[in-house]
Amino acid sequence: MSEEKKLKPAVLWFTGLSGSGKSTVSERVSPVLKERGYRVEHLDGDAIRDIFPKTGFSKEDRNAHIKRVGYLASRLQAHGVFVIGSFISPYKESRDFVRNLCEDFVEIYISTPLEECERRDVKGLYEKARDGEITQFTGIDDPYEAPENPELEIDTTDITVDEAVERVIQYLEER
Ligand SMILES: Nc1ncnc2c1ncn2[C@@H]1O[C@H](COP(=O)(O)OS(=O)(=O)O)[C@@H](OP(=O)(O)O)[C@H]1O
Ligand SMILES: Nc1ncnc2c1ncn2[C@@H]1O[C@H](COP(=O)(O)OP(=O)(O)O)[C@@H](O)[C@H]1O
Repeated sequence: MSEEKKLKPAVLWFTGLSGSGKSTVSERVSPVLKERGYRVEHLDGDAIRDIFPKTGFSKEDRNAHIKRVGYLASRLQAHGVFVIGSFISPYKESRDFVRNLCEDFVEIYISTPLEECERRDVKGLYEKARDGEITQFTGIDDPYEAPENPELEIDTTDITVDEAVERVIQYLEER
């Protein structure tokens, strides 16, 4: 059996639309890294918003939220932790702010198109957004600024979760 390559702990920042696959893929990357002996912390948008429920979805609120969690990610990474962040993080401004804070930032753009995310409608939120029951919903009546030069881009429309995870690990091994 070939020896496993040593990886450099980084901040793996998953960005993309709701339902694109950020949580599903990142939840599966985490145990792979743990099994290899790395310390891993997974910060997820939904989970953090449950703890700080007053965070809204205006541009200001989203940018402030991303800068706060990004700062936390950078501090953890500085102590040798592999940090996985899964946030829609729709604005370039706050993603770049986090990139600049982090010693080693890997932007992973989960580029699954809106049509597929809406077809999945995992939480029924797209339907609510289309009906006007919720507003400021990313992709419907709120913007998503796609990354221009992500370290990695994965469209999960026609691949399995295992394949998506493999692409992340392969990138970390080859970079
Ligand atoms: N208006 C609106 N727009 C987008 N998303 C909404 C909205 N309202 C609630 N939700 C739910 O909140 C989750 C996104 O939280 P994030 O912290 O990742 O968002 S952001 O980075 O601040 O844009 C998102 O989770 P994911 O579906 O996992 O992406 C939704 O479940
Ligand atoms: N290759 C894939 N990678 C990730 N998710 C996938 C894939 N194929 C299908 N899916 C499905 O798409 C949905 C993605 O939802 P989720 O991970 O919650 O997205 P997000 O965190 O971006 O909102 C899940 O229901 C998942 O099972």
